[in-house]
Amino acid sequence: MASPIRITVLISGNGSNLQAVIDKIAAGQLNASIVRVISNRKTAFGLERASKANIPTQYHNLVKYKKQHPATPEGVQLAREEYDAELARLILADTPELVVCLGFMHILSPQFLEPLEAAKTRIINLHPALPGAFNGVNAIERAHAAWLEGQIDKTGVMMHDVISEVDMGTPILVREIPFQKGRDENVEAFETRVHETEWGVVIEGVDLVLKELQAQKQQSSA
Ligand SMILES: Nc1nc2c(c(=O)[nH]1)N[C@@H](CN(C=O)c1ccc(C(=O)N[C@@H](CCC(=O)O)C(=O)O)cc1)CN2
Ligand SMILES: NCC(=O)N[C@@H]1O[C@H](COP(=O)([O-])[O-])[C@@H](O)[C@H]1O
Repeated sequence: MASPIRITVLISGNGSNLQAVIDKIAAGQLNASIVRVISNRKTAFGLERASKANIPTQYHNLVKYKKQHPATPEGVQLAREEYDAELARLILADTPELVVCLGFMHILSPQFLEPLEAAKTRIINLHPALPGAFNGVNAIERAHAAWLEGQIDKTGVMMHDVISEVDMGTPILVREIPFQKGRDENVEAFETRVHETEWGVVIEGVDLVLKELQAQKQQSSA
């Protein structure tokens, strides 16, 4: 088997999708190695999940950068740019081949995207919506509300490449989720169905990218 692809995972919360990836790697069903899990939130349970799996973790704190600048739009922008530049340095120091955003609730600026592109490090993201629909945060709740209004009869989840325009990168894997008849599925029950779908999509999507990266490595070494 080819050497495992080195992955850095970015999170902000529970880490159930991270756990799905950890478990598949441990079962020998994903040819990858998670070199570090980084969160922008100190209390993210995903950090505990990583530690339990003996994966190095890091909390990267935006507040520290905001405190070094005035609380003005310009100051916040500068803080975010410095934060993103340091995040890129932190990640590239581990020489990952792939960065996977799994509930990472921070919009990445060119100060992050450009250094990774220069290093040819791919960035992908899991998003609980169909391409072009419900970009951004709270996508599950927004889709459920749109369904209750009769505006949609399906939603979905996808893995996509990360570009500057949020959630508009090329889809890698898309899985549709139909709403149930009768409009009586509450948002909690629906959200559970979405997460269960995500746990499969994240594995299939990451595996597709791993195979692409392995093929590229073989071509470049041929
Ligand atoms: N430049 C990009 N950055 C990120 C992408 C992307 O496609 N391009 N994907 C996201 C993940 N994401 C949706 O899938 C997402 C995460 C967070 C936000 C957002 O509005 N964040 C706010 C803070 C919100 C909060 O703290 O609750 C912010 O950054 O100011 C939108 C979309 C990862 N980044
Ligand atoms: N816009 C990004 C976004 O909404 N991501 C979503 O955050 C959740 C993370 O769950 P987890 O922490 O249990 O993996 C997932 O539902 C993921 O799709």
